[in-house]
Amino acid sequence: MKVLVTDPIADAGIERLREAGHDVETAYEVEGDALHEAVSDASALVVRSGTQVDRDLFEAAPELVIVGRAGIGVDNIDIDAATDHGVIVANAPDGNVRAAAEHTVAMTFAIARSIPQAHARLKAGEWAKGEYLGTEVNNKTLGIVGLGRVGQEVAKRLGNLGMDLVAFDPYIGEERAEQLGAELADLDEVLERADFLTVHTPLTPETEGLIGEEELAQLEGGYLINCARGGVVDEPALAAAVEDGVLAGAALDVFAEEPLPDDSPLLDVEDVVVTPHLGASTEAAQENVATSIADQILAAFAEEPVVNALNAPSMDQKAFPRVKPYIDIAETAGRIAVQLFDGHVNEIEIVYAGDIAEEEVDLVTASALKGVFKPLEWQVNAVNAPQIAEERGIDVSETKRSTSEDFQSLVTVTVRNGDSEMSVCGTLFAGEDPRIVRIDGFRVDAIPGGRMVVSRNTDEPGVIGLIGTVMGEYDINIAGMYNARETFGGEAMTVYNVDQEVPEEAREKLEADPRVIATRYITLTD
Ligand SMILES: NC(=O)C1=CN([C@@H]2O[C@H](COP(=O)(O)OP(=O)(O)OC[C@H]3O[C@@H](n4cnc5c(N)ncnc54)[C@H](O)[C@@H]3O)[C@@H](O)[C@H]2O)C=CC1
Ligand SMILES: O=C(O)C(=O)COP(=O)(O)O
Repeated sequence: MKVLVTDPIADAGIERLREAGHDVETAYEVEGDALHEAVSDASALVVRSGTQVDRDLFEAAPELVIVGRAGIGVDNIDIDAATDHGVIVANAPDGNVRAAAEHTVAMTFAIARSIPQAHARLKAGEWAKGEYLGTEVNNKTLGIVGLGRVGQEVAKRLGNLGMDLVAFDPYIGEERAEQLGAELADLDEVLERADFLTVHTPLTPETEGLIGEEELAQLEGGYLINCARGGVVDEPALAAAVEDGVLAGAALDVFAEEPLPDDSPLLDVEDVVVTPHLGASTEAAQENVATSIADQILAAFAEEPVVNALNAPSMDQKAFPRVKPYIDIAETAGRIAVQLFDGHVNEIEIVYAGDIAEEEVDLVTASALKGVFKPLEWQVNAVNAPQIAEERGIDVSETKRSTSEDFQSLVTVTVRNGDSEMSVCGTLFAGEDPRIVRIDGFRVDAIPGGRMVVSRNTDEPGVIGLIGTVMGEYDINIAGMYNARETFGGEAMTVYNVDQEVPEEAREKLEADPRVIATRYITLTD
């Protein structure tokens, strides 16, 4: 498979993909048509913050299975568009956290002691010792906006250097903050109390412009550090606040537009220290994120769970082998149920019984939905199936029961519209041998696969013979068969595995016989 890498990543990640037999192509700093051309036959795309992965790109990439972000922030990726196209988006949320936290600490000292400014003067031949009187971080208050992974690592480091910590993060528990020695407060209070304010939120519609002119005024006399995302802080307002002495200084690693344009007002302000988005640029961090993304791409290619998928159900790698066979049987049950159902589906229920009910089943449920939608949607997979259900107003419910009658585990997929429903139960025999064991309440023992015919007929002599004869007339070979009946002489269901497609005419001929109540031709071929 082709893996396209459009931002530089560590060789270790590229090697891991090549060793697995994939073709890795790099195309740095390409955009527009050239990028679309490069991605047109790619099965995976690897990016950092330098590539805009927008809806047009997904349109241009019909083979794409996964976009791997070798890093944390995914604000450059249109995740909704990825989901619409059934493409997994995964990031590497752990690998560069310490690098980003260390850079934040470095930037804090850089502005507190004017290191870049003094360095530049000395390199230019000036011994400006008398002009720099720095600020100690010891005994000062650090305000942290966003106490997630990076924010917490910063809290530990700067807390150990004698800073008091006060944090604003509406989505973090008091207890966790307390463990870190940080006090939680609202944004106003954090701004009023902080001597140094550091930002560690992702860039989202909610955080865009979070720190504007008013907030900077509240931080009066303090320093601002932003190693998160440019758009979180209003840049013109920040440049003005430092220039006018409202703030003592600012240190920025990230910018609303990257690369930072030459005419940015930030570049003209002496006490604004800048680095070109270097937070994650350490050897260790780059190796971590590149190998993590390579592993996730390999998992996606193998249809295994992608551990840090942001738009697809994921699961613990250790549990996956136990759940994997049910992923297939659930899809099959969904496909059969929808093909046997008359009418419009507005409800789908998946019931897990027995051992499988103990497991994480998000992937199995998504797979059952994929099966139900398969005949309806062109490109449906476990990534976009839950969204398709939501968009179409189809209710999806999941039930777990600890007992499962005669089976170790049973997965039942029911499609429904009001009182009318069709349910299909699947299980595994002897480990991994898939079986359909109930269709619409009939106990069957059908091996799912290929082409099948499901017939409902009266339980009387000669019916199976009739079906065999009609199939023969149309040159349809019966490869397997299972007959089930409700009661002696009542209604029976027969499931046939057939080698050829069954034409409508053959079905009509069968249904013309009064003993045949209904027949359905089902295909499980792709
Ligand atoms: N400069 C660089 O090279 C790097 C930058 N980053 C940036 O740092 C960001 C944070 O990374 P992590 O800590 O790993 O993410 P995270 O998801 O672990 O933490 C983000 C925190 O922000 C909080 N948050 C979200 N919206 C908020 C709001 N409106 N107000 C206050 N808090 C809010 C969340 O509750 C969460 O605790 C990334 O999204 C990325 O943009 C990350 C790595 C390197
Ligand atoms: O991981 C992140 O969010 C970062 O900002 C790092 O960005 P980069 O991979 O260096 O372009």
